[in-house]
Amino acid sequence: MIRFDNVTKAYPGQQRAALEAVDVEVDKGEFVFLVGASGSGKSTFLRLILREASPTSGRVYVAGKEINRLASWKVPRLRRDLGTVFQDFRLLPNKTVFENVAFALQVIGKSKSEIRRLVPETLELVGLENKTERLPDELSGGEQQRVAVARAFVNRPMILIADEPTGNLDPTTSVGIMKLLDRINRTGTTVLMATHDAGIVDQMRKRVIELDDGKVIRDQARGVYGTQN
Ligand SMILES: Nc1ncnc2c1ncn2[C@@H]1O[C@H](COP(=O)(O)OP(=O)(O)OP(=O)(O)O)[C@@H](O)[C@H]1O
Repeated sequence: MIRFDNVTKAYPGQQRAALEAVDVEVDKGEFVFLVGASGSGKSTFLRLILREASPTSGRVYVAGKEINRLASWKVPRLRRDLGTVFQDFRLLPNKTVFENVAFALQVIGKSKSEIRRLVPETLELVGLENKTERLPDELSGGEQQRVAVARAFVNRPMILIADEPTGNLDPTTSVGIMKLLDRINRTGTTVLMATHDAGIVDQMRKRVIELDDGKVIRDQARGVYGTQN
């Protein structure tokens, strides 16, 4: 589903590469935590998958395609297969919960009838069926993140990418979000999550890939956050 083949990414003007000679393969349906100190390259890893950055050398494959060889007009199609969730929720402040989720479908040209079917179904999945008419600032942080998860998943992407999705949430709320990501993973969606949250990684016992200074230093099935953290 995702493959990094000897990938190095050096940002212009930076002495050290953000990622160096990374070889990683993630199969369909896996749940993977990406861990490592601040600046170790986690966000860069995720940005390469989204084609928000391109490798300096090496190849990145998503769903069987080498994504840096895709014509730019095909990039929106690629991104439809990738749902994204971020630490800071990134909801549209003037749209309701329903509209925020519906918007993700409108921009890819889904019909009104599909939107009317898919949005309530997905809001129910995340437990927000009673808050569909609220605005984001009328919701708790955990609820806002649930909206963001619903928006990322409403189109049933093959891969869900989450960059520190629990970074702004308290531990109890974080557990709720993780249950949701776990449920989404059980539908067959591949989940890749960058995190600093040791408690969650230790609790979930999923595959853990650890980066240090841009290099993969650990790739462990049913792993823990780390020994020295
Ligand atoms: N757009 C950019 N231009 C130049 N350097 C960058 C850019 N983005 C990241 N870097 C550098 O690349 C390295 C890896 O950064 P990255 O954001 O991937 O790390 P991270 O593990 O996600 O960190 P954090 O946990 O703090 O989010 C860092 O040294 C960072 O300063």
